[in-house]
Amino acid sequence: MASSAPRRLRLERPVTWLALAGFMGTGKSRIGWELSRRLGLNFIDTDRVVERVSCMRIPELFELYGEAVFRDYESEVVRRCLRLDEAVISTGGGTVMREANRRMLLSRGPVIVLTASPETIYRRTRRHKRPLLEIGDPEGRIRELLNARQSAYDAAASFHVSTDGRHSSDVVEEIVEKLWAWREAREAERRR
Ligand SMILES: Nc1ncnc2c1ncn2[C@@H]1O[C@H](COP(=O)(O)OP(=O)(O)OP(=O)(O)O)[C@@H](O)[C@H]1O
Ligand SMILES: O=C(O)C1=C[C@@H](O)[C@@H](O)[C@H](O)C1
Ligand SMILES: [Mg+2]
Repeated sequence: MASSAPRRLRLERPVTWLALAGFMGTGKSRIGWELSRRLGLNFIDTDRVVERVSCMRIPELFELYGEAVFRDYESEVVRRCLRLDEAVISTGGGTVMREANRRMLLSRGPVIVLTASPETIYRRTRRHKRPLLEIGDPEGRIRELLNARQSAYDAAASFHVSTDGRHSSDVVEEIVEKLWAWREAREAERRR
């Protein structure tokens, strides 16, 4: 059956800069990497940049200096990401909790908030160390943190995309379609 979506060459790009946000384990790093390949853009993962500039792994940074120091590194990395062009930026799970970070990211381009259920998040995060989930009841903690953070994720979102029970390539294609719609809406707004 013919698709109703406009025909576009695969090498056309709706944007040359975008950020992914959302809770731990929603897929920001994995989807970000695949999306960067799909759009022919560079890929930056702010968690990895914090690790590189601090010369520490994130759990070590939390343990030795505390979360506040990690957050300051993170904000500085976000600020530097604004200078980049041709980039997909995957943020950390708590990056958009700071209003200043939300404002910086949204001033530069679209911010796509990825979502997943607490069960999926638990399944995806249990094998890798995340300092904020290193407690007796990680699934309960995930629910609490999701509730506490929901309004900040909503405030950061140009739009949301669910990654629950979906193949990553399917998520990437939905993001690309929504980016075209986001761009067209913005251009229409400017013409008004
Ligand atoms: N759509 C998907 N389907 C199946 N597995 C996925 C999907 N997206 C991500 N994953 C897997 O879930 C795990 C966590 O994903 P990822 O590291 O991308 O999450 P994240 O949002 O970057 O988390 P964090 O905020 O902690 O950095 C990885 O093993 C990844 O391969
Ligand atoms: O949700 C969070 O606050 C975090 C998510 C990870 O991406 C890392 O940035 C770190 O473990 C903190
Ligand atoms: Mg990540």
